[in-house]
Amino acid sequence: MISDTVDDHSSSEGGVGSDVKSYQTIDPSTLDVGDHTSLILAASSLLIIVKLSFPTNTPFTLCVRLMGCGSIWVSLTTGNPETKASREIPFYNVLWADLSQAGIIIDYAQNTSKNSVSAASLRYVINHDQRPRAGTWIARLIDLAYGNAQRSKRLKVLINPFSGKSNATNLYHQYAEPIFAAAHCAIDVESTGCSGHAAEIAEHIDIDAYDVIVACSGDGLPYEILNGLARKPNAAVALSKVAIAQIPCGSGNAMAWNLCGTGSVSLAALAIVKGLKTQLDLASITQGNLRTLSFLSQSFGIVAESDLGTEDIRWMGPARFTYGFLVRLLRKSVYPCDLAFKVEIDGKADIKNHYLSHAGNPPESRSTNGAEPQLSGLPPLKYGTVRDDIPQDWEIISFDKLSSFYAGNMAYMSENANFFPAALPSDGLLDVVTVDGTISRRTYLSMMKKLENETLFDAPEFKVRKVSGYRLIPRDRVDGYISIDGEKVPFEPFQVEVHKGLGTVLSKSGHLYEAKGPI
Ligand SMILES: Nc1ncnc2c1ncn2[C@@H]1O[C@H](COP(=O)(O)OP(=O)(O)OP(=O)(O)O)[C@@H](O)[C@H]1O
Repeated sequence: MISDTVDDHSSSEGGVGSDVKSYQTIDPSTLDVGDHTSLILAASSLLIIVKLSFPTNTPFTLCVRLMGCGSIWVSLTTGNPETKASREIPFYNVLWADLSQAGIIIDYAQNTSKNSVSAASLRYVINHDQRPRAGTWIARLIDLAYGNAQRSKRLKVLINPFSGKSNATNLYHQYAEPIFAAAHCAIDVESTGCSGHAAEIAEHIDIDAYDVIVACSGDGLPYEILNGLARKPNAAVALSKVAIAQIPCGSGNAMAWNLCGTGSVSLAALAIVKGLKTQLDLASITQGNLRTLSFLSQSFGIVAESDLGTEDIRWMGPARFTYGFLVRLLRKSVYPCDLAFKVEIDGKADIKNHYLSHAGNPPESRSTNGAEPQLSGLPPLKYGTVRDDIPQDWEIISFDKLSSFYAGNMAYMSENANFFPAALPSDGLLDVVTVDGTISRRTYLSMMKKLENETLFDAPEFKVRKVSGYRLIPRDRVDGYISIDGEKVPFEPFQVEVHKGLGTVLSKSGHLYEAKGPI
């Protein structure tokens, strides 16, 4: 029987009892463990084949008791004298593998539902004759599990205990940390004590001691971390060396949706473990005498008002945004302003072509121009600040009846809101959308529907430009809302300049967001 499977800290993973398919194997692909089990490195997954011998050809179901804990049910339907049960673990889910005196241990992220994984492990006795091969086989498994992703990342984890429903601490410890630990990450956890604390930690962090700063929060903490790193004397080096990642624990978790394709804590933890270092454009915002960095978006008009102007009805949850939006729509509110753009790509066909050519290319590697500078702050501003004259070659448009101005560096602005499908992590451009306030309410509502269906990009009322810089000057109002990455900033003119690939994040693809493109 298969008692040589000494321990399995899991319930059944998809594939137990299923027919054995034919797999293209990779050499040296197979490791025999015990008398009856083979571990096979298949094309994209680890395949576990258990061979069972039975005297009769009667179909039946067998409960296999595993030493240590648990058992698995194996349905044997063929009734052949020798039957095989297979189990398949995608390499993406494999976290680690080790050889010990007792045998081989494989740690993996077991699918517990469509939206969650939990750390589990498999243990097998290694046959004496297989021991010399086992080390090489394990090294091969880890290579396949990680590909180009860095292994054993050193994580500085920052938890905002008041994020979202104030349960970020529990969410992290229950669903993320076990995945990080099983993947042999080095973990250093700290909770933020007040607003601004994460920026302070990032400003003083030793950039040689950590690979990633992980924010267990909404999008507010990554924004603080980014601006903390930007205050370092060697800001450019820090921003390229240390990646910023998010475990989604807040009310808005756009970073995780864009880079990990999920709002699930455990799946985001797995995506961070397997994440590829990815360059991210960052935008300098100058307003008054201040210069800050933005990674996500800037908004003015109905979107900013519906978000920041509804803080008093936070109890409504995400519905507060829709409520705020509809109230302003009924009032037919408009937001006059002057805009100046450095337009790089205009027209939807050209924007789509630009997206497709980037999507088809492999990830770019960061150019270091020879020796890496050890002390270089933020890059100089080639377009100057909001206090300088508008550059000569910028297009200036005066909007008397603007409804919405929205500039996006990422595709999703929140779950299911793929507002900027053509956004790319490091094309050096922001996608800027303007919507005129003279369109009918019915058209506006149909645009909301199109946002849900991911067809908004092609709506004629949805004007899109790709720009490398712009200035926005609010008009005819003394007060209102301007949002930078979801944070309220003064109701004053501001100028934006994109820095190509200045920041670093972890993504699944290495060069694209986890959103449907503008096709
Ligand atoms: N200990 C703390 N006490 C109070 N505020 C904090 C603390 N730690 C961080 N903050 C602040 O909370 C703000 C929101 O944080 P977070 O990123 O977790 O988003 P959130 O709670 O989900 O809210 P939202 O996504 O709606 O912005 C941040 O701007 C940060 O400055």
